[in-house]
Formats: sequence, structure tokens, C-alpha cells
Amino acid sequence: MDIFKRFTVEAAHRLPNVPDGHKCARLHGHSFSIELQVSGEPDPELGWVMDFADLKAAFKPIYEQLDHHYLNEIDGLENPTSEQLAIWIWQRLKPQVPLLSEVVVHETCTSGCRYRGR
Ligand SMILES: Nc1nc2c(c(=O)[nH]1)N=C([C@H](O)[C@H](O)COP(=O)(O)OP(=O)(O)OP(=O)(O)O)CN2
Ligand SMILES: [Zn+2]
Repeated sequence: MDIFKRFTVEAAHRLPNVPDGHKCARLHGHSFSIELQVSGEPDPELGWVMDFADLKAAFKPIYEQLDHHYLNEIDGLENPTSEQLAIWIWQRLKPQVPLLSEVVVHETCTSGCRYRGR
């Protein structure tokens, strides 16, 4: 069974490696929607795969590094595409949440990325 929790990260970025004239080379911001999915069997007594509150607590230090920050200034996010942000989150959260199965980054209402560790 898969459970998920969504977070909104307000952040600025620019994409430094895009071709000349690309709009994303300019500084701009997004309300990134980050969805974390955790997969496993529900505990027979508790009835849940994992307490949503524990997932929120595990993500909190990562969230705080991102929210209301300029992503390009964060170590490992010098080229903060949706793809790189999903990988960056996965690498930091997976050791804390072994049942983590997917990180989804919605950069806009129509664009985003799903990452499952590969
Ligand atoms: N594969 C990727 N492509 C693009 C990324 C990315 O992270 N990965 N990022 C961007 C920009 O950051 C941009 O802010 C988002 O791009 P886009 O979806 O083109 O944004 P729009 O709101 O302009 O989309 P429309 O649906 O066309 O209005 C670019 N590409
Ligand atoms: Zn962008």
C-alpha cells in the first residue's frame, strides 16, 4: 500500500545551464509542491503504514533548507531542475525513512518529476 504527504515549498531558482535566451535562465520562483510517497503494509494494530506526522517530522529539516530559499545557493542544488531537486530530497530522506518509495516534485501546475531512486 502507498501513502503520501504533500508539502508546499516557496523558493526561487534559475537554471544556469540552459541555452542562451531560455526563460529559465532568469531568476524566478515557484510554489513547488513536493509529494512524498511511502510504501509498505499497514501495521495490524495501528492500521497505518507510517504515521503522517512521523513523515512530516523526518522531512522538516530538509523542508527548512528549501522553503523561502534561493535553491541555487544550496549545496548540491547548483542546477536546481525538478529532477535534481527530487534526487536531492531522496538522498537526504531515504536514510531517515527507509519505506520512502517516490518523491514527486511539481514545479508548476503542469510540470514536474517523479523519482523512485533511479
Ligand atoms: N525537464 C525539465 N524541464 C524544465 C525544468 C525542469 O526542472 N526540468 N524547469 C523549467 C523551468 O524552471 C520553468 O520554471 C518551468 O517550465 P515550464 O513547464 O516550461 O513552465 P511554464 O509555466 O512556462 O509552462 P507552460 O505550461 O508552458 O505555461 C523549464 N524546463
Ligand atoms: Zn523554474
